[in-house]
Amino acid sequence: MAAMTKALPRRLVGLASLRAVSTSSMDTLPKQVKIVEVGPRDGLQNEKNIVSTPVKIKLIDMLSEAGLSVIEATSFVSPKWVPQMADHAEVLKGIQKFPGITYPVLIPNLKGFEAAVRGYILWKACLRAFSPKKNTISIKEQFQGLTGDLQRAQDTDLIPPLSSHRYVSCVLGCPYEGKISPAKVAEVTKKLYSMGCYEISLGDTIGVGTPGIMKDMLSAVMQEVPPAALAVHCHDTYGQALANTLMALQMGVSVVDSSVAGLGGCPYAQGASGNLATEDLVYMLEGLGIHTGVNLQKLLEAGNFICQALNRKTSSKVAQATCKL
Ligand SMILES: CC(C)(COP(=O)([O-])OP(=O)([O-])OC[C@H]1O[C@@H](n2cnc3c(N)ncnc32)[C@H](O)[C@@H]1OP(=O)([O-])[O-])[C@@H](O)C(=O)NCCC(=O)NCCSC(=O)C[C@@](C)(O)CC(=O)[O-]
Repeated sequence: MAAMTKALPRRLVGLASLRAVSTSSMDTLPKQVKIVEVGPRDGLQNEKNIVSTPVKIKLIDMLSEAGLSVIEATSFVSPKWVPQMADHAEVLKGIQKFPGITYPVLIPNLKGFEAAVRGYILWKACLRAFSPKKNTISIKEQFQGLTGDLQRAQDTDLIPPLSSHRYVSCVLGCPYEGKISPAKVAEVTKKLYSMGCYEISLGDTIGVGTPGIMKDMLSAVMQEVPPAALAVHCHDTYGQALANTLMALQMGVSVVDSSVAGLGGCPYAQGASGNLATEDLVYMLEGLGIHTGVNLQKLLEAGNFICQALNRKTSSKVAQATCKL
C-alpha cells in the first residue's frame, strides 16, 4: 500500500483507504487483471467529427506511457461505414511501439486482413452482426463466413490459429432481439473456442445488463469455456458497467476491455453509450489490491488530452472527482 500511495499524487491517495476490503466474495478475485484499452478504436469509432491522425497517435502513445499493456489501436473496416477509422495504416505507422505492449486491431473480414498484414501486430476479429446490411443474417451464416475468412488468412501462414481474439457482442441484450439466452451465448462462445480463439471478449454492447444477468450468462458460458479464455466488455448505458465487470472478476475472468474517459458506443447499436471508463476500472482494481501495472495519474492525463481534443467532458467518474479536488 505504501508503494502505491507514494506513486500517487495527494488527490488520489483516497485510494489507499479503500484497499483493506477483504470479504469472502472478494477472495475469488484474480490477483492480476489484464486491461484491454479500446479507446482509440471502440471509443473513437463513434465520434462524428474526424479526429486527426496525430491526435490519435498521441493518445495511443500517452496510453502506452500510462502502462497499459494492450491498446486496441484502430480497425481495418469499411471506411464507408466507419470513416473515423480510415487512417488505420497511418495510425499504426505513427505510434511508438513500446516493448511489451501489444497494439491489436479489429478486422471484420479478409479484405480488412489483407489491408492490415502490411504492418499490424495481432489478428483480432469481430462477428459481423452490426453492419446495417448484415444484421439480418443468422449466426450460422456468420460462422460460415468467419470460418472461411479465418481459414484463408491462416492459409497465408501469416497468423497462427491460436492468435485469434474475438468478440461476441450483445451478450446481455440485443437492440434487435431483446433478451439473449445464456445458452445461446455459451453455444457461440464454445464454437469460437473450438476454432482456436485464445481469448473471447463477451460484450454488453448496449449496456443493458445487470450483475445478475452477467452471472447467469457467465455461468452458462463457463460450463463450456474456461474463464482463462474469456474477457468482458461492458458499456455503461445504465451505469452498470463497473458492477457487471466486478461480477465477472468474482467469477474468475481476468481480462477486461475498457476505454479511456469512457469514450465509445457502437455505431450500429442504437442507444449504446460509452464503454466502462479505464480510469474507473483502474481505481477500483487498485482499491481491491489487484495489480494492473497502470499509472493512474498518466492515464488521467491521457483522458484529459482526448477530451480536450474532442471538446467534451469525460465520462470517467474518477476523472470528474479528481479534477474537483
Ligand atoms: C461488416 C463489413 C465488413 C461487411 O462488408 P461487406 O460484406 O463487404 O459488405 P458491405 O456492403 O458493408 O461493403 C461496403 C463496402 O465496403 C467495402 N469493405 C468491406 N470490408 C472492408 C474492409 N475491411 N476494408 C475496407 N473496405 C471494406 C466493400 O468492398 C464495399 O465496397 P464497395 O464495393 O461498395 O466499393 C463492413 O460493412 C464493415 O466494415 N462495417 C463496419 C463494421 C464495424 O466497424 N463495426 C463496428 C465494430 S463492432 C463493435 O464496435 C462492437 C465491439 C466489437 O466493440 C464489441 C461490443 O461492444 O460488443
